[in-house]
This record gives sequence, structure tokens and C-alpha cells, in this order.
Amino acid sequence: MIFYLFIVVLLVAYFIAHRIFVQRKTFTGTAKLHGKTVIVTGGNTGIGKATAAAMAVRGARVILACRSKQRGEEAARELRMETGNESVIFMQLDLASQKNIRSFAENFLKAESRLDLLINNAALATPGRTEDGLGMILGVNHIGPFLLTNLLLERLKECAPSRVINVSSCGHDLGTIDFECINTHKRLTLGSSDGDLFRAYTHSKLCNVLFTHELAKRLEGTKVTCYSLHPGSVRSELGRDINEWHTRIIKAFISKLWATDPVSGAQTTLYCALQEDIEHLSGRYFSDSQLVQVKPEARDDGIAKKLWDVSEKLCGMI
Ligand SMILES: NC(=O)c1ccc[n+]([C@@H]2O[C@H](COP(=O)([O-])OP(=O)(O)OC[C@H]3O[C@@H](n4cnc5c(N)ncnc54)[C@H](O)[C@@H]3O)[C@@H](O)[C@H]2O)c1
Repeated sequence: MIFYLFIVVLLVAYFIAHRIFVQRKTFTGTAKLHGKTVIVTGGNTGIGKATAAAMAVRGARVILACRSKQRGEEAARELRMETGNESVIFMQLDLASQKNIRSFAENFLKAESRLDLLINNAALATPGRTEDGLGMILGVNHIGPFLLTNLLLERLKECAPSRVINVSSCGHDLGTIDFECINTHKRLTLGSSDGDLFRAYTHSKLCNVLFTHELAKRLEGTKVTCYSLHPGSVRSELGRDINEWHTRIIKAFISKLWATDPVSGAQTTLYCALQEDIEHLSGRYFSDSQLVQVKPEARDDGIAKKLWDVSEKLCGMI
């Protein structure tokens, strides 16, 4: 008992020290974005909304690509009021439906002439299946952004220099890609344990890092660059489907003592999107606005290529 108490005290002390002494870097770049167009997926809440606000303040035309019409329009209205930028608009995008992703891309390409920054921010940790029968977490967190990015690549190339930002997580470090995970994801339905959801989430976030690695190679010479990142531990709606009592306690603990607000969580996304002279780091992973070397599996050319091929098949591109 004393041992466990000691561990708890140690953890609390660590979290408090972390909160006091570790200040996340604030992006101070002064880049103006007038005349540029940015898509932020999941831009109606959390880190996505804070990212969209920062883009709007810099003068960009900002497309909030969100699932819910009501929440997306409300967020766009709020951001227009807060930033004074009238060019913040909502467009409906459901990453759990490949049909919807295709129609979003078609509408976007018809309506908008530019795309300078694509910020693949949306994600979830929810059980269930997508409309296309994939595990919800893999479908929304990796396959959806993969398809969306590919459908918008030509426009990004036309507008180059342009960037793709994939918001991953430090949790990718716990993920593994053995391609069996694709089947594991399919088994995730309602009633899956928090442990299963967490594993699927870490797999999907590893997919984000590998997708970025392979995309950078395919984009060499086009002046379109891409980056993946960890936004930090941030208070948001992400863990809303975590239901087991012990994981709720851990979540509440981390949220109170460690996690920061969404504005801090947006800083590394802003760095990857707007920092000058990082083009040579295309394909790499950042945390707290710094380059971080990922584990060998997350930068393995063979695995990244195989994941690309599997992803193309899963979204009917070949
Ligand atoms: N919050 C954290 O501590 C943390 C840590 C590491 C990584 N991240 C990553 O940061 C990103 C943003 O997460 P957040 O913390 O702001 O969470 P959040 O839940 O507040 O935001 C996620 C957004 O994704 C959207 N989304 C979910 N399913 C969608 C779908 N089918 N179609 C379109 N949009 C959909 C949600 O509506 C929401 O707007 C995610 O990629 C997440 O994995 C967050």
C-alpha cells in the first residue's frame, strides 16, 4: 500500500513540475496569409478550431471541413466574429464516408481556385465501422485523410509552394503496423474495451507518420511539402468515448495536471504550416515545434510503401 501511495505521490509531483517548468513553445512567425486558402479538417472544436482561428487572424481564407453542419456553421460564425475575417466558411466533410470525401473534394475544387495548406487534423477514438465497412478509427484517422489528400494533390501542386500537415500523436510510438491491424480495426465495434480503442488509435497515428514519410517521397520536386506532428497533451473532446472507470480516472488526472489548452495544442501545427525554411524536412515528424526522430518502424521505406498500396486499395483508388 505504501509503495502504491509513493508511486502516486511521485506521479503527482512529476505532473506538477511538468506543468510549472515545461512551457510549450508559442509560434511567433509573422507570416501573412492574405490570398491563401487553408482547409482544416475537424476545425470546429479543440486543436482544429484554435488552428483555424490562427490562420484566420493571419488573413487566410479558411475552410472548416467538419462533419456536423450545425456545429461547423456555428464555429465558422464564431471565428468570423472573433477574428474579423469574413472568409471563414464551413464545408461538410465526413471522413467516415468515402463517398462524402469524394463529394467534398469535388465541391471544393469547383468552388475554390486555391489550396495552399491542407491540415489533416480531425480524428477520433470511437468504436464502430465507417460507411465503407472499415474500423472507424482506421477509417477516419488514416484512410479518410489519405483519400482526401490524394484527391486534392493536383490543386496543391498548382498552388505550390504548399503544404500538407498531418496531425498525429506521440501515441504513434506505441503503435505497430503488421497489416493484421487492418483486420483488428475491422473487429472494433460498439462495446470494444478502452484498451482496444487505444491500440487502434495508436496504430492509426503511426499510419499518419508513415503516410507523411511516403507522401514526401512522392512529392519530391513538386514544392509541395508535408509534415506530421504531435500537438502535446491537450484538453479536448477526443476522449469522449472512453468509458471504463479506471481510464476515466487516468484521463481526468492527466487533463487536470498535465494537459494544456487547444491554443497551446495548435502551436506545432502552426509551426509546420508556416515556419520558413523547413522544406528540406518534408516527411519528418515534429513535437513542441521541434524535429523529432521517430522509431525505425515509423520511417521504414518498405512499410510506408506497403501501407500506401494497402490504403489505395482500401479507398478504391486502384
Ligand atoms: N488532445 C490531445 O491530447 C491530443 C494528443 C495527441 C494528438 N491529438 C490529435 O490532435 C487532433 C485534434 O484532436 P483534438 O484533441 O482537438 O480532439 P477533438 O475531438 O476536439 O477534435 C477532433 C475533430 O475531429 C472531428 N471529426 C471526428 N470524426 C470526424 C469525421 N468522421 N469526419 C470529420 N471530422 C471528424 C471532430 O468533429 C472534431 O472536430 C487529432 O488528430 C488527435 O489525434 C490530440
